[in-house]
Amino acid sequence: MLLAGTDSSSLTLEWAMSNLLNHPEVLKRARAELDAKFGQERLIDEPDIFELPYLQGIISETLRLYPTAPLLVPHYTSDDCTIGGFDVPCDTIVMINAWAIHRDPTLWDDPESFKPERFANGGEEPYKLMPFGQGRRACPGMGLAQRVVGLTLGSLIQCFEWEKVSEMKVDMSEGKGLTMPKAVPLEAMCKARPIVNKVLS
Ligand code: HEM
Repeated sequence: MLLAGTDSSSLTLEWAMSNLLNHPEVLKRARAELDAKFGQERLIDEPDIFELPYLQGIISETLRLYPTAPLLVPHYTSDDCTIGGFDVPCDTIVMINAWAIHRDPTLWDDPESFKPERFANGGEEPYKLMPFGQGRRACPGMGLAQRVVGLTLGSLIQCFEWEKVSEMKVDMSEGKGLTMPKAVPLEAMCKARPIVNKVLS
């Protein structure tokens, strides 16, 4: 449970921050959403993240392009069944390539681009996005993960200005692992925003 819950959430945060550094206009818009809703008077808290649709879009778009369990986990058919037109006999191991489904050009418009706004106003059918799997064996930690990632990412944006360490784009290559890490760990620079002094004084 600890293994399933820690790496997946922390890697999702690392992918999300990397995306934000490569797309400063998205970072700016996320900060503007936070400042408009909650100002620089108090830190955001867990219930607040559900009032931040653009931040939620950033997390969904990160999980679409960089699902930390790209092949979900192996499933096993308990009966003969048909999946996508293919007859699959009982007792077969079935792998689901969520990574490929999330980048399928027949399902997504401009699939390789990072566009959090695609999720605005219920903009995408929920069945296409499956970073937590689907159905009875879907991730039981989904609600917790959404809160942990949302609150942490929101707090990082609310409290700090973020910059890349060089002019070059953050390397988005995927590494090997049980959960999908970045090949090159993220390095970034940050500067405290006024709210940090306020809440610490
Ligand atoms: C961003 C964070 C996370 C992602 C992307 C993620 C993704 C997944 C995926 C894809 C599965 C397999 C679903 C399937 O079989 O189709 C899974 C299973 C599981 N996850 Fe997560 N997970 C995350 C966070 C968590 C957290 C925070 C916990 C618990 C504290 C957790 C606990 C579990 C457990 C126990 C299973 C196995 C469920 C079963 O086999 O019935 N996960 N997760």
